[in-house]
Amino acid sequence: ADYNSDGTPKKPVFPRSTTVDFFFGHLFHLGDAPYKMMTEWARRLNSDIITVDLVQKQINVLSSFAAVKEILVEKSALNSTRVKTDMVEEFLTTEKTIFVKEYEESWRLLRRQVHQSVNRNKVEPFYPLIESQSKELLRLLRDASTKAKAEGNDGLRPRNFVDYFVLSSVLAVIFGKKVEEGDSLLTKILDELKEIENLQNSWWNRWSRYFAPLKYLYRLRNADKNAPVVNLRIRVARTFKTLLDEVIEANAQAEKALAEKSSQQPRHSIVSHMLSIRETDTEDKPVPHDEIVLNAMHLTHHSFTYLSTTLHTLIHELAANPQIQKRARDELLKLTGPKRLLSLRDDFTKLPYLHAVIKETLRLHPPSYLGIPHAPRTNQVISHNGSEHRLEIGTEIFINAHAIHTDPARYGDDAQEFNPDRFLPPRSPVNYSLTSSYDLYQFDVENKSIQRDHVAFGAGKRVCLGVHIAERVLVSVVATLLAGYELQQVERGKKLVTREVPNASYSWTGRTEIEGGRMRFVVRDKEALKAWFEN
Ligand code: HEM
Repeated sequence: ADYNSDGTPKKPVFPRSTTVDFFFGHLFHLGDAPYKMMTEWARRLNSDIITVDLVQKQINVLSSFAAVKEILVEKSALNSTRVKTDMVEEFLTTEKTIFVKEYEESWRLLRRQVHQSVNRNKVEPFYPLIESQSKELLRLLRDASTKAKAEGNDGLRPRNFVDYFVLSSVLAVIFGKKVEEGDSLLTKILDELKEIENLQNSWWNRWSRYFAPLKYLYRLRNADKNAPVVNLRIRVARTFKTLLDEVIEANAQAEKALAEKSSQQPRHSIVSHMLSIRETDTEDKPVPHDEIVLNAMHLTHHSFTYLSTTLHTLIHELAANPQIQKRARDELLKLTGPKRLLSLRDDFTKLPYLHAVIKETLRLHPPSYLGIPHAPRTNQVISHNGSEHRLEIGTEIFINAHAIHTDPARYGDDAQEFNPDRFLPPRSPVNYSLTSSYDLYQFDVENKSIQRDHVAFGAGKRVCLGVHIAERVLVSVVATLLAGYELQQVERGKKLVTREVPNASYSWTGRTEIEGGRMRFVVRDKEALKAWFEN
């Protein structure tokens, strides 16, 4: 590296794309799918750490497992903070949620409490709710298919059903709430989420990401109680406060019942666990109720958005690939027989092909290719692959899952294809875990003997805490759907299209989903289906 006279390394020392404008940097070269352009730049520059300039903002993009391992896993203590990026998010969360908090004690406290309630050993109490929601989806699809037929429509668009199923599952995990069909709460949360997305996609919000003075103007503009984002925060917080109150009430009743020696137990959930922390607990401190509300809100939005996008994509891939669908169903029926539905407790680890299909979906189509950015806590110079890179406070660090997941060196020449076999022997690495319940903090790049199959859940100290729940929800619903129905595209062979949501050209915080048109859900065994609904 070149050094300044005081001994500090000269900056910049990162490779930069040459397609750069004087004021805007690389902003206008990113296009509609920024992650793709970033992959192209990294390959063109032959560097797995690149820097992208966006007006006043600078981001560091990691494009290989090795770079992620070095910067976010080995140097996780240095690079696991977050910086304020999105003004709407900042207003909504008042910076108090686990997702946006800096790397400090109050974030660790929240992380510990969420982890305690959804870690690998704590997911079992959620099984009955997840399984009953999966069965509910079967019923909804049957009723909707019958209705569509009666109205002369061929097939359904699965989006609404997926949304309904995922949101109710997520509320079950976060609040222990069983949502009944037709409950207006679901529509309310979905509408509020849409409003948030629209605000995030607004001109003001997008430009304030790159041009700091706009942040101050944005704050000024929203100082008024009636400003759209403030108004929205009040309404959203009210919705979630009502849910919190229900948990408090249910817990009080359970406690009373316990005192009266009845067997009623409080329902296990993230919020219920947070409420159970007492001042006297040695390691933990109770989180104030208003912060629980904000965290539950952010958790609901995050897990709903990513999980429903993944499930939607997964269903379309299965319909578009009848051979893959048949193999997954054959494996399932061999295990359960034709008359029984999947039991997460007994069957979860016995379906390697189904797990491979889910992993392949998350590899080829992660719901968000750029995830949630990390940030450095100190200025550093990193020696990586023979060159030096400078990471600075105030910049952001992105994992580019697109570059990593389409790397032929790791995934083979068919990296662009949907092929679950890559995660099974003989192609899978030695010591590979058949389910993707990998150790979240482990990464062995050289031997590929990792339990790590993709980075859709992020990496390092900020890695997604919902991975175990997400896997179980996906396995349960897909196995239940496969047992009940044949999934068919109405236009057989229709190519799947990729959709960026929201379609904000200069934002990378949206999500990417796959669409394959209308679908038919053809009942496989009428008698079995009837029996499942009856008990
Ligand atoms: C398919 C479903 C999901 C995907 C793909 C996903 C993905 C992600 C990603 C990429 C991150 C950022 C990780 C990083 O900074 O490196 C994240 C963070 C997080 N996720 Fe998820 N997520 C999913 C579902 C869930 C669910 C169901 C929950 C909880 C019930 C959850 C809880 C969290 C939490 C708490 C964090 C923040 C961690 C922190 O900043 O400390 N996620 N998730």
